[in-house]
Amino acid sequence: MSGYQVDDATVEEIETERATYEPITEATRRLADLCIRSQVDAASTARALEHLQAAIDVLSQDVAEGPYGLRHSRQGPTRPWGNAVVGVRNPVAPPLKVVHETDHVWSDFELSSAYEGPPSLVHGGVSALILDQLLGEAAAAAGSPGMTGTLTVRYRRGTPLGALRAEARVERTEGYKTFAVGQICDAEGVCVEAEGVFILPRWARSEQEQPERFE
Ligand SMILES: CCCCC/C=C\C/C=C\C/C=C\C/C=C\CCCC(=O)SCCNC(=O)CCNC(=O)[C@H](O)C(C)(C)COP(=O)(O)OP(=O)(O)OC[C@H]1O[C@@H](n2cnc3c(N)ncnc32)[C@H](O)[C@@H]1OP(=O)(O)O
Repeated sequence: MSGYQVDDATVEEIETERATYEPITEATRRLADLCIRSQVDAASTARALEHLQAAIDVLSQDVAEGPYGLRHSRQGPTRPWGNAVVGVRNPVAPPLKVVHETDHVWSDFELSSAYEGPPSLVHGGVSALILDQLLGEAAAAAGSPGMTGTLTVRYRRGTPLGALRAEARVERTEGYKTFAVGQICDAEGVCVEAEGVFILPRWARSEQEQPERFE
């Protein structure tokens, strides 16, 4: 399947790519928040727009075809850098840095005003997005990666914007199906819970011997 690439990028090349693009990603995230909260006048937004157009013109000079995909290096870390939750080159991603422990994965992260649903609260779709990723990473980290077949989300109380923690773990595996559970918490406790079934698709079953490729 296209989108999964194996390459020989060295650790140094990967770090160079990160150092080249991560700063514009972070600046663009900041920009999203400012689009929502800035109170400058029309002349100032017009001036800002001119600068943005200049930046767009520079970045447009050389653009890859299609999305980033999942790039796995034989020599360095895997780069899911366009990913909507963890992509270090994706300003739409919060992004989360996910820590893989022996029996679970977790992430401490901050959600800005760009993720608002109900006033001051996280949009429910964003919570589902984050839990989909965390549960999927728990499945992959346990050696049984898969596509989300079914994700069930229970919103127990409003999730405030700001500092949050997400956690997930595998509950059990049945053949090609992995059942994972997880939650998002604020300082007061659990806000959202999820359970999901992650299924190794038919097209990938011959790859099952090398699950590390997908972690
Ligand atoms: C080796 C790599 C494989 C690819 C792994 C993919 C991603 C992993 C990559 C990196 C891992 C790192 C981190 C992961 C991070 C985030 C995860 C985010 C994941 C997503 O954001 S992903 C996007 C949303 N996701 C889709 O876009 C799926 C579209 N869909 C399909 O691609 C197929 O529909 C599929 C594959 C779901 C099943 O198709 P299939 O043909 O392979 O399955 P098959 O018929 O053989 O069924 C086998 C058994 O699963 C049961 N079953 C079938 N469908 C079910 C369902 N929906 N719910 C519950 N159970 C279901 C059957 O009932 C049977 O159960 P039983 O064996 O007990 O009878």
